[in-house]
Amino acid sequence: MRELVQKFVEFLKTLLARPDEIMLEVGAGGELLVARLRAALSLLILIMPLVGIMVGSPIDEAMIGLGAAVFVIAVSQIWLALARSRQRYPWLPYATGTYDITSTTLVLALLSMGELPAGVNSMVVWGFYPIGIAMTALRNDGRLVLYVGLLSIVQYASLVWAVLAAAQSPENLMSVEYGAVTMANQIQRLMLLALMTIIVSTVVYRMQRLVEMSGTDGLTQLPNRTWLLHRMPRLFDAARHDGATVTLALIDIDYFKRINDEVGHLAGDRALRHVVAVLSGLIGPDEWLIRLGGEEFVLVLRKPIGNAWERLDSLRRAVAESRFTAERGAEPQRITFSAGLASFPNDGSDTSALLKRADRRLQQAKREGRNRVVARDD
Ligand SMILES: Nc1nc2c(ncn2[C@@H]2O[C@H](COP(=O)(O)OP(=O)(O)OP(=O)(O)O)[C@@H](O)[C@H]2O)c(=O)[nH]1
Repeated sequence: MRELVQKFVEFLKTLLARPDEIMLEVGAGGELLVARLRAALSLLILIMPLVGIMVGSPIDEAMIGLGAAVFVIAVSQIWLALARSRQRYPWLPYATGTYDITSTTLVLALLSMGELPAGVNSMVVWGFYPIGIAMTALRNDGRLVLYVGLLSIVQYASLVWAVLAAAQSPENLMSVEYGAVTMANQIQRLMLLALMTIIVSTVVYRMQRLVEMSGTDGLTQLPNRTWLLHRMPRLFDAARHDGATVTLALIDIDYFKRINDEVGHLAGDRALRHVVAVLSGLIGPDEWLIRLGGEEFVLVLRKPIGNAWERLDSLRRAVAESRFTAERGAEPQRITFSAGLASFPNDGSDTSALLKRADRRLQQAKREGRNRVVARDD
């Protein structure tokens, strides 16, 4: 039982936490997809009043329908333009989620003004609540799923309450076309919305765990190359916007093969974790340490290359001064690293160009005797 509660708390914590950058990146693509879908669907709404005019419906009724369709199309185009924009608006999924649910409630409220049961028994319009909740899965943000799910439950429960309160007699709650409004079927609908929210939350939770795993290195628990490649473009965008410099340091442990050969592969793994522990204990939250693979790491610094060199050199000294003990009773060993630095925008405008330049300087550091940091070409 305790285990179950713990799992549930962890589930909620993951859902309510700010999603990982990769999730947000993929989520922004999802927002665009939803915006395109919404824009296409709203064009379909235009057909209804046009068909109405053709089959001879009252012209004023058709005009109201036409006006509503034009409004819906205009709003959906605004959402589409915002989702397409290079700038990411964190509030956008919340605004569009609120729009999707509230417009469904408004249409249901309008229907119930004509005939009370139409508002709460219309299956087609009500279906846009679960569709709205399902679409939040594409945004990969657990907080959004819970918000939109709760919003639909609260709004629909309020509508049911208003319809029940407005009915002066039980006959008003009966309709030939829409059937009878009963407490039982309304509670079932609210439960369906809750169930949908739980299912979509679980899907997002599992996606979050998957992305977390795919962006994390299993040995050191550091972010990995995939994480770096997804994260850097946004950092470059921000740096370009602020006129700031980003320096990327390529770090390679010296003579690591020798360590492996002397103490074995498992102790080699522990040596890698030792270096990571020393570095992680010294770096700040805005300095990102990534394991690129093997005994290669990247440290991303939001600093000009000169300051980054000083920072790297002090980290180099700290690692060299720390001693690694392969196993109990063994002689403590000195581990050193070499590093090559490259900065954005001077040395390159994307991650691969910077890595290439940093690698050249790293090779230079190795040639010059290792245990050093190089920030300039020969
Ligand atoms: N234990 C362990 N070893 C690894 C891991 N990944 C790569 N290696 C080893 O790291 C060693 C890297 O060796 P090299 O690239 O030849 O370079 P080096 O011995 O570090 O020498 P320099 O880089 O020239 O200073 C290889 O022996 C790999 O097998 C790992 O995850 N664990």
